[in-house]
Amino acid sequence: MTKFTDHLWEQALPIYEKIKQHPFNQELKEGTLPLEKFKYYIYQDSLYLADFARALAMTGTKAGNSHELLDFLEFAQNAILVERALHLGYFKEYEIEFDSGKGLGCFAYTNYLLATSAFESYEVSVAALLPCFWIYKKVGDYIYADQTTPNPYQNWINAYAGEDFARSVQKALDICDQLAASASEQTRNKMTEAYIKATEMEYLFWEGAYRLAISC
Ligand SMILES: Cc1ncc(CN)c(N)n1
Repeated sequence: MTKFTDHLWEQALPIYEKIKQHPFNQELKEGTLPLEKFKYYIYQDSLYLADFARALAMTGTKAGNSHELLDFLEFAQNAILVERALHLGYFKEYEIEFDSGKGLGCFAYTNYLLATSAFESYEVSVAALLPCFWIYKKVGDYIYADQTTPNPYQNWINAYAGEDFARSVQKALDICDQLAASASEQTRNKMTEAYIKATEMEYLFWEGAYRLAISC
């Protein structure tokens, strides 16, 4: 039987293809991404992860059982302890010292996730958060499989193509499928909309980093 997440994947596939082909990810794969762009991305991502963790924890409070509450609290903890540890290594190694605050791509995405987790149902919040897991896993695997080595961005690639991250992604997918199985058609439509919107925001985040900020 086709899973709900298969349907989500199909719906947002054209955006994923654009994400894969985006010069940020192509150059990261080749190891030719200018360091300044990677540094700016890492700075923006550190701001993103702080709010992503809040959105995860807030979504967890809506879970219908304590297993899923714990899953979301663990996701939030990983965003802060594991993903930000990766960032802190880069902050030190590359002496990242931006203080410009969130660019528009990061601002729009974090505000979308925070607003959704605050005001939407558990089902819709989970669908909105799913691309943060799944798209990164797919991009990580894609780059890992075809990367130029040695690659200066190897730690980043290994983190998102790694098994620990894969386990979290699978958990998030399973929760989303379970919720969709007992949701109304109207809720499933809202879940699809949220998943597509968040995938678009993933694209914009890379675009903003590559352009060193989208501004007016
Ligand atoms: C923008 C963004 N989206 C997703 C991830 C992976 N949690 C991330 N680090 N940054």
